[in-house]
Amino acid sequence: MRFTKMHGLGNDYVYVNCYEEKVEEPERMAKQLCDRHFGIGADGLILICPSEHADCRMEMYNADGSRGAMCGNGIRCVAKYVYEAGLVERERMKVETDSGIRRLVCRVREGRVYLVDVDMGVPALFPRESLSAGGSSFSFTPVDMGNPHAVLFYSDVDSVDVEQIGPAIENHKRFPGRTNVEFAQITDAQNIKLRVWERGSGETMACGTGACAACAAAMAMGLVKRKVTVRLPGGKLDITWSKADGPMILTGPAKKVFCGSLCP
Ligand SMILES: N[C@@H](CCC[C@H](N)C(=O)O)C(=O)O
Repeated sequence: MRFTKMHGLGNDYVYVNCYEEKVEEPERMAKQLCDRHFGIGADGLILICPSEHADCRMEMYNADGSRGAMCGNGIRCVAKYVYEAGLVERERMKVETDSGIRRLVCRVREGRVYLVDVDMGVPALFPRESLSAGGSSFSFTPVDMGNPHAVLFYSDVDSVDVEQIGPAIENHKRFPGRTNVEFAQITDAQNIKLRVWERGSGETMACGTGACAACAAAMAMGLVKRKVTVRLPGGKLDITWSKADGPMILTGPAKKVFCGSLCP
């Protein structure tokens, strides 16, 4: 089976072109391929498939084999892949996900996609809540970006024990389907510093839906303006949400690292 390793700000996935390849048992394959010592090493597995409703379809699995409905960094890489492989010949395209169809615009230089704008849809925000985990109490904003998020605010995210708090909230009984967890620091009215504990993958270098969720929560609380740069360990994403009932636009890079094939 041939694969391509790609990433958006270090949020890395193994991509398989399912126009040509067939992946049996993708949950098991995801666990095996994502292992950073015994496999290729990645945050998840993304299958690029034909679609009856859009230009192509993205099917994503986290590193633990669980299915994710949406991936903001992954979908930009899918757009880059299908454009550069000639599977979709337009810079404007629609990609089907488990949480609906997303519209994307590829920015191209010398035939290569270097930046992608994604219409992430309208964030669904819920009132702030509190929960107790590991003997501490945490306040968070639940946000649905097509996948679930719990956004927490801190004055200094570098000092947060993400490895301990992340899984405690991810697996808390408040979230029967588990959740992604955002640790956000408002730097100023146009900048957020963010770390993300991803459901099924652990702390990642970046999370597109997580960055959008953090912006939605911060914007709704009046902590930042409607156009924000989010700085994550792997780099920065630009996010614009012009009005509360309109779509959020995510802009960021997509990179190919290597192509390979699995040994028989
Ligand atoms: N890295 C992603 C989100 C991947 C899915 C997530 N872990 C989930 O289970 O919902 C992104 O860039 O949005």
